[in-house]
Amino acid sequence: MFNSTEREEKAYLSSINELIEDKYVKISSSLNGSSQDIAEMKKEFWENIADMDGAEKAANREQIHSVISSSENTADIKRDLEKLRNSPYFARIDYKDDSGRLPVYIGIKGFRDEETKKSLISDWRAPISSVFYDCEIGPASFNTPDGVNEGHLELKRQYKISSGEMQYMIESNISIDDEVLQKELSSTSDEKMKNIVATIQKEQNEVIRNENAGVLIIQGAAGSGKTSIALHRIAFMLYRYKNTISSSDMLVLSPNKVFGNYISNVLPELGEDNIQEIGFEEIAVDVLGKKVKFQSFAEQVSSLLEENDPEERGRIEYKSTVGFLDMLDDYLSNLERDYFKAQDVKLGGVVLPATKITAYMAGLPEMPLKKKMDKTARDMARRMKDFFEKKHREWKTEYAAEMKRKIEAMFQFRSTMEVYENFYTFIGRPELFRLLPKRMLEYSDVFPMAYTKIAFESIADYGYVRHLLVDEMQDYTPVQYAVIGKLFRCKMTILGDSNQAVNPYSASSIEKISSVFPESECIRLCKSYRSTIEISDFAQAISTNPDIVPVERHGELPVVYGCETEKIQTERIRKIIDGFRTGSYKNLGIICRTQRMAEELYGQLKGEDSVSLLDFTSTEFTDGIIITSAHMSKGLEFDQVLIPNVSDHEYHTVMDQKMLYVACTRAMHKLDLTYVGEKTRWIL
Ligand SMILES: Nc1ncnc2c1ncn2[C@@H]1O[C@H](COP(=O)(O)OP(=O)(O)OP(=O)(O)O)[C@@H](O)[C@H]1O
Repeated sequence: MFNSTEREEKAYLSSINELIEDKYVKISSSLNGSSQDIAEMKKEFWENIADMDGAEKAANREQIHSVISSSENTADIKRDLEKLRNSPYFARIDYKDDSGRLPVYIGIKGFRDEETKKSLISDWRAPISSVFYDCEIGPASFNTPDGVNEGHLELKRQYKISSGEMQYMIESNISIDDEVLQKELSSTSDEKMKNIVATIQKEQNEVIRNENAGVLIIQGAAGSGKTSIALHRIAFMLYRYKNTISSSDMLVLSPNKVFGNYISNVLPELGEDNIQEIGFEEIAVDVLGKKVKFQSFAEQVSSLLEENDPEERGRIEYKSTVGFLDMLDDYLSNLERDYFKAQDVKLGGVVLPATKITAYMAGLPEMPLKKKMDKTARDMARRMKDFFEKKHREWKTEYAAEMKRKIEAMFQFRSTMEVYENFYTFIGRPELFRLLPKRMLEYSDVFPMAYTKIAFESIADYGYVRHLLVDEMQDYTPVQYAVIGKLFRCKMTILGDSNQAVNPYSASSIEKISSVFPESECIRLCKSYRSTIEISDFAQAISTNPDIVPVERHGELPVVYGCETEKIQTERIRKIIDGFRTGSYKNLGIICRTQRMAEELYGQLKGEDSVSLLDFTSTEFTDGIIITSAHMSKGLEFDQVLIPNVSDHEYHTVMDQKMLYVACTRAMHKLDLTYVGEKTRWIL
């Protein structure tokens, strides 16, 4: 067998390292050379520009651009080689098929021998690499663009290589759910999310390589790798469609800036550029305009947690149903029939009969009513102007504006806001629309109003986006998805966990979302990788998800500290912090029920070293001790988590239960909780 012993493998690794180093040195010097060339070409251009005619200037510019673009490509290759220098590959498969091919080494990027042109390392996204993720020793196959390749897998080996040195090598006969995965999961967290290429599991690989779904919805338990997989899926697509899609064609709809920062390492680690991100509230501003003021999602969550007003809850719940979207659709599709009454228009003594307006509008193709009225006014004014000219009558320029005004007046409402407000009269529930002080919209009205605006006025969509990634799907309502459906006409990956809704009154399940995207494909992921069995079981007792299967990894039991007084609780918190400081974990998340409580605790602990507060204005996720709210902690993870104040006074509603579940499931290795008084009902 080729490289059968560890010694042979190590020698082979050295030979590969040499080839990589060789190429790296060549590329670096050619890059230095092209930087000098570009500088000289630019200098020459500016020195001679006065003597050049237009065509010469254009030709010179073109030449400079082409050298720049080729050196950008070289810089990309250099970046890839830097990754390979550290760890050229992480796996090997010996796959035998009719063409007789045998060992395939798999790495983050592909690498070939310059002289022989032979592929030495296969990119983890290449078709053959899927054998590593999908197959066990024995008959095996993989999909290629030309069909299925049938063969036989004879060996599967995994390596841990860092700084060019082999740390270990493991023969893995069954799945990748073995020693390497255990080692990866037991290590302390990195500051940011990391790539999982070496241990992607079979069911995860299926999601990553799914090319057919227009809209792919992933419901996955806490810690099941949804976010990781979605990012690897993006990297896969950038590889698979490299000639037609680039990272600038992709967009991630993320819950906040910290989350965006937290996931920002994965694509660069995979050798791809990061993709742009946007938040739902930015979309709302794009649609509604800067003048419309509205409550943020975080403010809505805080208000529910702090006020717990049943009427507010009722309004939110009502607007989060699929039925609500159906009613809004029904109302908006009949605006013209129900609220537009054509009338005769008299201009300069000539009458345009209402019947003509009605007939003209009926002949127009489907378009938002406001556009239809504008077009009708323009076209009617043009026709009347022709008529005036034929009859030698004077056509005054202001008649066109008058026509527009008169046609607009045939519609019962002046603005999108009026149209939206009337919807509640239409459904006989005017009490469900409440403006906050200073005419601010409640958050639950923001997207129904945006949907109304798109239906009534139409607005520019995000036509440039070819793939949209929506994370934390459970926190968005059917109307929000309907808005997304109108604005993004591209492929989508939507992921989340209905068990982690930070506002259970407006949470969306996979069923709700797929009813908005009937063509979607839905996938459920049940295996959970983040937390130890002990932490997973503890979280399960708070909010049970019968489908969850935690990866077999053990750790300390979570500890719930009952404290007699607030002072004793603060002392306990300080003790836990001291323990963290002397231990080996890199980060400790102190997760409070609300942002206000997080701020209070931060105030109390301010004297402590390297404690930082994470709120909705934060932009970065850092190592150390972080105090934050359960809402803000969504999507993040910590080696160790401390949840203070888990008394029944603080945590008693269904919403509190969800918050507690989210907070507990952020912990990878260690979880502590403290309370004063009576322990919350959600902990047994
Ligand atoms: N195949 C895998 N190999 C190694 N680690 C994995 C694998 N899948 C997931 N993980 C790890 O599990 C943790 C959770 O992953 P991720 O944050 O993507 O899950 P999630 O489903 O989005 O979580 P949540 O919904 O709870 O925020 C991360 O540390 C990730 O690296």
